[in-house]
This record gives sequence, structure tokens and C-alpha cells, in this order.
Amino acid sequence: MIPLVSRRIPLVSRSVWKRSCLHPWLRNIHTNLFPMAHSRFEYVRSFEEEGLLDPQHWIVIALKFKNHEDLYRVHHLARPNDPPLARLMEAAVGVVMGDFKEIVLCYSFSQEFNFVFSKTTTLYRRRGPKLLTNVCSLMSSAFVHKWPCYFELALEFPPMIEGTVHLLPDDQTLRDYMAKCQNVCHHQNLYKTAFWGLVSKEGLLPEEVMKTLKGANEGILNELLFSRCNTNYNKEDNAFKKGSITLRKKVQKAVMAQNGSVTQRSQSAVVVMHTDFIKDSFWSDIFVLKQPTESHAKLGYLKYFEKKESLLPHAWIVVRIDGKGFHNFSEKHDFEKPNDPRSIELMNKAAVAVMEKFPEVIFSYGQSDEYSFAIHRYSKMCDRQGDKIISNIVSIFAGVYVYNWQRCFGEVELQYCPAFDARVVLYPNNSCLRDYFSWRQADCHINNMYNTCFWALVQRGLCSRQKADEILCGTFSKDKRSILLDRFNMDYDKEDAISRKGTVIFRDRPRKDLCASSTGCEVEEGAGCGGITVGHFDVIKDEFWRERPWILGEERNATTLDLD
Ligand SMILES: Nc1nc2c(ncn2[C@@H]2O[C@H](COP(=O)(O)OP(=O)(O)OP(=O)(O)O)[C@@H](O)[C@H]2O)c(=O)[nH]1
Ligand SMILES: [Mg+2]
Repeated sequence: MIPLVSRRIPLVSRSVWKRSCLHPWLRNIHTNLFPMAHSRFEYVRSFEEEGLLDPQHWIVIALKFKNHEDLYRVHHLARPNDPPLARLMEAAVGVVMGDFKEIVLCYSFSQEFNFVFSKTTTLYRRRGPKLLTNVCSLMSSAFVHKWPCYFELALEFPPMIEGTVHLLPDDQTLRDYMAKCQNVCHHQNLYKTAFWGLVSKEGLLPEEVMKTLKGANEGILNELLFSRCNTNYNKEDNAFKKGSITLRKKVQKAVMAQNGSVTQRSQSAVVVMHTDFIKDSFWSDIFVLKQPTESHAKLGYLKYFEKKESLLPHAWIVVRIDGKGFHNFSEKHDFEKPNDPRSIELMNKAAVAVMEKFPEVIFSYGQSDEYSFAIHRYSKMCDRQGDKIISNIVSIFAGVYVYNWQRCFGEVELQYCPAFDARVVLYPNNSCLRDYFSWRQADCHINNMYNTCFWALVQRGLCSRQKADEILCGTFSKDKRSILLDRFNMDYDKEDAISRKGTVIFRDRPRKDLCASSTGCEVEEGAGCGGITVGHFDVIKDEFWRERPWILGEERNATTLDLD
């Protein structure tokens, strides 16, 4: 068994943060040592909302691949449906359902996915954004991870997935929701089959086909397929006509005991079916609902069950991404301690990709397994719908993370698909926004100093992890500095800025005259290309912001706080 201390101490930001109240910088502000210090920056946490979902409702996480059309075009996939792509999507759904046992059902077709969490789930205390982004990012990373199993051609770009959360109060609503999705699948697929049928069989241009099919109803489409494309739609593959239903089923499995005898055990397995679940039989025989339900024709009312949260206009939007279970992930992939440059590089690549994809993101800051993105206060990104913003960003981040894994980690194989959660926080003015980033950088500093001492003590064989914790418990920044200097001849300030300060990314300055040396900042070599600068600056001091007033659009009063 791993001693509690090994799980608690190394790089666990929250626990180290709690101890950080002993840091002199914080000590000056608040002398109360326990429980948590209330630094001037820490107040920014009070802007965070949890987004708890009502109890006893089915939770549906609906995802849609936004760059699906580009995927088809760029990778020359078969129209109207590409079978390997469908199998890849099924495999990615399997990964998500394997990780989240609380998902009881998933209905997917084309580029849309509906993951249903059980009514009673208490996963993440039913925090909507956390459920949404974990599922969304895992879907993205699984898609990228599994792509080579289905295609020889390399994947050109990661998926961009937009997600929404739907809260359904009873079994009838769940059935209606699913029926509506299968209806959409049917109509979309019929149209697509007719469209691409005419393009390929008659050599028509897509624009011409669009004109021909304008306003065509189901009967016309069927007839057109039959007479002009020699296709009987009823004989098309059920996987595309009806979509895929993935659910858990009890199956009997033969298990061999130690004495060699074989017994049958009932186990839960994920199965995929392509059936009609508009009919009663699905709900009475396969996915048995507790309440009686019936088939409804009018389903328009379902749109009111989408959880929609419009973010306040003119407020700064911060999206913070955090790796799921990265303590284990880093152990599994043998990350260097306390900081692995490969991991930092990979996180930075993913963050740069987010900034390149979304021009609204004006600034970002990352450390350890987290990244925060500031979206311009006047941005209308995704109509300022919080769930859409976080899902778009987290899907790109996770996809690029996996996409670049080999580039950064070389021979080290990715053992499983990583997931990230994301939350959105609003800040009313520049001052609060700066305090937010100061808070994150202070956290980085505190963790890093602690971890540098901790691993120096442990890795150089001076003591056990438990002993190192005892030595460092209650120490101030100056104590840690002298431990490093006296015992290891390490000057903390000369350690890499990338570890001490984290990584800052911002859109390039319009002024050409600003250079790294004049600001005293440390900029990575080769950074600054493509209109985005990646560096390791101090964003707590005024200097950074004063010299780059275009980032926030205005100046603010000087802050007197410093790290030490
Ligand atoms: N060795 C090593 N570990 C790292 C590095 N970056 C991140 N980690 C690990 O990632 C963890 C991130 O902390 P948390 O986000 O609080 O922990 P978590 O395990 O991801 O848990 P949740 O975020 O709650 O899912 C750290 O505690 C480290 O264990 C690195 O460069 N080297
Ligand atoms: Mg984490």
C-alpha cells in the first residue's frame, strides 16, 4: 500500500496550497495559519460557480463534432458514411463508457453523441461543467488516440467538439429525447444518401444537387434514390439508418478458478446495437425504464430541457482546464520529478493550438496539469454560452495533447487516453482578471518551491518521502531557499523560469521595439512566431502588463504584492 504521504505531498497543488499559508508573502497578509490562507489574490475563487445539476434527473451530455465536414474532405473519406470512421467513433464511445461507469446509455449517429448518466449519479457531485468537459475531452483524446487503428492516412487536425447538457426529469422525457435524436438521424441520413447518390451516380455538382433536393420530403427522397440512383433505402446499413446504441448488458463469462474448474460469472459488458428504439420493445425489453412510457409524435418541447447559461456581457471569461487524475497519469508515464519538460512542452503545444484556433483567447497561463485561458470581455464566442465555450476549448486541448504526445514523449507510449475538465469563471474587470492570474502564478511558485525541495531531499537519498514532508512542514520560503542552498548548493532563483513561473502565452505586441532583455523577462528561443509569444514571465508584477497594455486593453493601478 502506498503511504498516504506519498499521495498527498508531491505536486498536489491543493494540499501544498494549504501549507502555503506559511509562505512569508502570504504571512504578511494573513497570520492565521490554518485552515486555508486568505491571500489577497485568493478571493478570486469566490467567482467560481459549481453548476450543480438537479437531483433525480437523467443527465444527457450531447456532443457534436463541429469540424466533421472538414474531416471528411481533408481525409478523403467515403460519402455519405465512412465505415472506418463509424467504427472509430464507436471505439471512442467505448473508451468513454469504459471510463465513466455511470453512463448507462449512449446514442450516436454521424457526428452526434448523447451520453446518458443515470438519474441517481453523484459523480463529481453532479457538477454539470465537470461532467460535460470530462466526457468531451475524453471523446476527443480517444478519437485522436485510436485514429491510427482505423486509418493509414495520418490525422490532419484534432476534433473540435461542442457540448451541451440536457436535464430530463422523467423516463418519458428520456424516451422522447432519444426518439427525437433517432428521427434526426433518419432524416439526415436519408438526405445524405440521396445527395451523395446523385453526386456520384449522375456526376452532378453539389450545388446542383442542393437545388434538386430543396424541400424534398421523405417520399420524394426515397423515390429519387430508387429511380435515379438504383438504391433501395430500406436495404441500407442499419448502422447509418438507425445510428448506434451503446449500453451495458449483463453477459455470462467463463472464469477459470485456481483449481482449474470453470464457472460462469455474470459480468457487465458494453454492447453496441443498431436498432429501432422509437418502438416500445426497446424500452420494455432492452433498456427497461421504471415508469411506463409511450411513443409521442410531438417532440419539439425537448429543446426547453437544455441547460443554457449565457455568460454576462462585458465580463472577462476565464476557462481553466485541469488534467484528470494527473498524479496517476504522471506516475504511469514516468514523468520526471518535480517537473517534466516533455509534459510542459506538450501542455504548451496544446495551449498554443487553442489560441491559434480561437482568436478570442487573448492570454493564457499554464503550470503543472492546468491551463487558464482568458477570452476577451467583449467576445461573442459561441454566443457566450458557457458550456459551448468550455467544450470547444477542452476538446481541442485534449486532442492536440494526444496528437503531439509522440513528438514530446518519443518512445514512451501513451498508456491510456487522458481527460481534462474545464470550468468557466467570469471576472468583472481587469483588476480581478490580473488577480486571477496572479493567484495561479503564486500557486505555481509555492508548489514548485516545495516540490523542488521535496524531491531534492528524496531523490538524493537524504531521506524518505515522509521525512522530507516533516522537514518541510511549516517552513517559510526563506527556509526552503536555504535548504536548497546549504544542502544542495542550489540557488532557487537560478532554477529554470519555466518551472518557477509557469508559462505565459499572449498575442504578439504591435510594437516591434519591445524585447525580452529590456523587460527582464525570460523568453523561450524561437518563441513569438505566428503572432503568439510563449514565455515565462512574472505576471504578478505590474511590469508585464504595463509593457503590454494591448493585452487587457487598459491600464490598472499598481499592485504592491510580490511573490516573496
Ligand atoms: N512528476 C510530475 N508530475 C506532474 C507534472 N505535472 C503534473 N504532475 C502531476 O499532476 C498532478 C496535478 O495535480 P492535481 O490536478 O491537483 O491532481 P490530479 O491527480 O490531476 O487530480 P484531479 O485534477 O483532481 O483529477 C500533480 O500533483 C503531479 O502529481 C510533472 O511535470 N512531473
Ligand atoms: Mg489535475
